[in-house]
Amino acid sequence: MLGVALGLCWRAGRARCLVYLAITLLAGLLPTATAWFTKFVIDALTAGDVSGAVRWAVALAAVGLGTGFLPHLSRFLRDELNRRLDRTMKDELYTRLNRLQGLARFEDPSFRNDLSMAAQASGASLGSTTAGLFDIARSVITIVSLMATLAVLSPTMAVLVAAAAVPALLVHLSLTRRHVKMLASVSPAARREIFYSTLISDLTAVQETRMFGLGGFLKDRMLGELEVTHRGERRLAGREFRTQGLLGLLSATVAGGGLVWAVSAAAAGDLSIGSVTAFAAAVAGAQGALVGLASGIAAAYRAMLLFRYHRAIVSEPDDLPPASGTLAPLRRGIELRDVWFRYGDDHPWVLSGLDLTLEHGSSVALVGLNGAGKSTLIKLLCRFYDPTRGTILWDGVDIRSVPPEELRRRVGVLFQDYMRYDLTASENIGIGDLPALDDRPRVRAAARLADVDEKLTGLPQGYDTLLSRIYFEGDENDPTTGVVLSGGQWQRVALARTLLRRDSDLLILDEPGSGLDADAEHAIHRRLREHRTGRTSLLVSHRLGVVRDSDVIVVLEDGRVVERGSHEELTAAGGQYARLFAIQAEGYRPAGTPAAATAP
Ligand SMILES: Nc1ncnc2c1ncn2[C@@H]1O[C@H](COP(=O)(O)OP(=O)(O)OP(=O)(O)O)[C@@H](O)[C@H]1O
Repeated sequence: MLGVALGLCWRAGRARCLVYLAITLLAGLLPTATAWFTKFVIDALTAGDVSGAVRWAVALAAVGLGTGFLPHLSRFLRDELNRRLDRTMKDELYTRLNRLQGLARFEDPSFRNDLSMAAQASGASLGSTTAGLFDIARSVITIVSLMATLAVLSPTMAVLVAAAAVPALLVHLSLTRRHVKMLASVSPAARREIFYSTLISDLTAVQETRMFGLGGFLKDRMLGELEVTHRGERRLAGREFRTQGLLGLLSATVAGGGLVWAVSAAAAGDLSIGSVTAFAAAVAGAQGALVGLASGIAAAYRAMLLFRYHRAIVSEPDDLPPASGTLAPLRRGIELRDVWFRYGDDHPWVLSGLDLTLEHGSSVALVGLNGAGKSTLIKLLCRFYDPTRGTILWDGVDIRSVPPEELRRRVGVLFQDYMRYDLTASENIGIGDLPALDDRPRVRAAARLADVDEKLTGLPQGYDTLLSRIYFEGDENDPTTGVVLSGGQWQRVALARTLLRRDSDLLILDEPGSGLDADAEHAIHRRLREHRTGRTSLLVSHRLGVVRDSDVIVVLEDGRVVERGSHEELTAAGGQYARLFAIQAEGYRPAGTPAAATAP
């Protein structure tokens, strides 16, 4: 683990690492040089050797220059190294996260906890490993040289100073381990605190939280979670105060006793005045260096404990097994064969033995009550999860045998809970197919299909208008810099993003018209009908009026297909679909009109 961390630092900046190490080692010798040169100056002065005293004073001044300058240079190099390390680690972390193609990991609370701990093991934190290790190296050099000085002057004192340092070191390590444990234990509370505080200020949430008067309630909950974190920190701080206070007293006692001994020895003529000065400097320097050593080891240890979370995330295997096959354009169709699925071993079955074929070129509509498993089925088709049992075949090829990216390249999907990106109108559509990001004619063609081109063209800066008033990329006082779209307009933008991939082999639309007014819904569905003709598509909608034109309508209930056929066949069969259709038609029928005369 330490080797991996050092390797990362090395990769982040080799030259800086080496210069930082050299300066650190040099700085380690300065306290000893100061102690000895001070002794030489005083001894020379006491002996009346003026030129010798001046020579040593010049040397002492040079050491002083180093002592004044090197720490700043060292800090400068350390901070730059930390920045580079931060970038290297974030690159590694987010590259790994991007490679996780399934959704299960992101839904796993323990993974999310590890992730929030890994975020704390950023460059600055891991930098403490290197900084800590360099500090250790510097402290060791200082300690060894000062201890040698002390041993020459008083071997007993050298042993006492070293003995007082051992408990300090052990205490630092134990406190550090507790600190990281505490961080891990309060991590869920810290995440919930962020959740509550976001609800108070997040634009999409404030409307509802204000309407329900949730401000005080959310703030109390947020402070409650903060208190959990504070309680953990307070407990640790109390322990730190007690143990470190005691250790401080112990080292002060050793230093004070030593000084009394040195002065008595000097009075008895056993030590020169210069030696007393050197002794005092050596004791103080050695104790300071030992404290530095202990905190350097503690910092490195803490960073290593946090770094473990970073390693855990970056070495986390995907929940989808790796595959390397390729997928040809769809020719025959997609078959779901005896598909069983549940979100976890302790969850109920959502799909239970589902058999369904989406014939190539046919438009299929999926209907069913809330919770029937329609969105889950879509997630399986996009391979966000693999079936617990059974297979999904693409022209006979099990989709588990191809990488998810390969499959997703061929599928266009509009999710029920689509994203609203704080980007420009053009980017909001263009990211549906990155190579087309700057292809304005293609972006506009998709917008026309989704019936939103006119709206976007009319925006203050046309397609370059930011669809957000949260971030500004220009004059923040200019009201035309960003706009807010309505729900239905957003839905059309999301639809345009999906339709940008005109050549997708499978088009999936999950409630594409839920936010549209009647006119818009009618117009869009007419266009979608044209667009879906001859293409393989799957439409999920609760509005049975828009699914009736599909080639095949499939009714899902209790995780399996219970009805299948055209609108006419299903209404004639008098089953679940006919019942739902009749209920909706009833809502549209003016009082006194016969049921057959209207449609939802
Ligand atoms: N990520 C998840 N983890 C655990 N259970 C889930 C998850 N997503 C959905 N479920 C459960 O799976 C079942 C089917 O949900 P799904 O969203 O597929 O239904 P749906 O048919 O799309 O419903 P609706 O018409 O309301 O959109 C529900 O009981 C739901 O609670």
